[in-house]
Amino acid sequence: MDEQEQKLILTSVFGDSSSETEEEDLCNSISVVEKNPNWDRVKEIQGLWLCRDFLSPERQALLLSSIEREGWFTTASHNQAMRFGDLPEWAIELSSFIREAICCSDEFYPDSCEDPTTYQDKAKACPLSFELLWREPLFDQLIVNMYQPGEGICAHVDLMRFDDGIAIVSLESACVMHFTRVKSEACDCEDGEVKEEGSHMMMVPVFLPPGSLVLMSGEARYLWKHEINRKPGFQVWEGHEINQRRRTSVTLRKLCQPK
Ligand SMILES: O=C(O)CCC(=O)C(=O)O
Ligand SMILES: [Fe+2]
Repeated sequence: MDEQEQKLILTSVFGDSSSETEEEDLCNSISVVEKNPNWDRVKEIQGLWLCRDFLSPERQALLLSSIEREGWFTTASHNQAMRFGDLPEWAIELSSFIREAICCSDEFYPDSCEDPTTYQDKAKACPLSFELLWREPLFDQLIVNMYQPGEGICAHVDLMRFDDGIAIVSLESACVMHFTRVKSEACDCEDGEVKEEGSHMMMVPVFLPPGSLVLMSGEARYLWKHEINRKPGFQVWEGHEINQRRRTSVTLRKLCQPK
């Protein structure tokens, strides 16, 4: 993307900035596409991908101010907002960044000069299938959650009314999201550990730093529950308890087409 295009995108999302310098600063900070973001496949779970450096700190701050400007969270009792259909401009922009972060990664979309076999091999390992990535719109449902320290979300599989291919962008506090495989005979035990008859069920912790993007499709979306338990003792990463602050997340999904 050249500088002119970057400026156009910024102007369309954030309006005209007051000074040239401010605009230049923003242009320099919009580097999602150029930096060739790093994608990690969570090897234990088919269809689960993490892009840790999806949004730069500047872009995280801009996204948070766009959310705050919506005025959804004015009282302490309001900690979740949902939108269906026409999404706010900043959420549409975020959706296109998600597309770009995949398409502009050399890992998944090789140069056209490469032979078709290489292309197919790489496409197979892509964070979203071609079909999901290019559906229109990519997302038409939005949830913004604002969690105070100690608050999280219990283990669940997202409702079947939503299509495959779900994105979660994390802002502010880092957290650990735990994934457990759905098994009909599994019981959710009180100590927070999910066990299967006779054996310990696998729980996969995934660290979500601010600015990261999680993509779930296929097994990750349908066969694994995800949860964020921010009660004391559960948010431990590399032996250290994470210092909890407010955490904001943006979840983007697509409603299934009525049959
Ligand atoms: O807040 C998050 O990171 C996850 C939200 C979520 O899983 C949901 O709203 O279904
Ligand atoms: Fe969810």
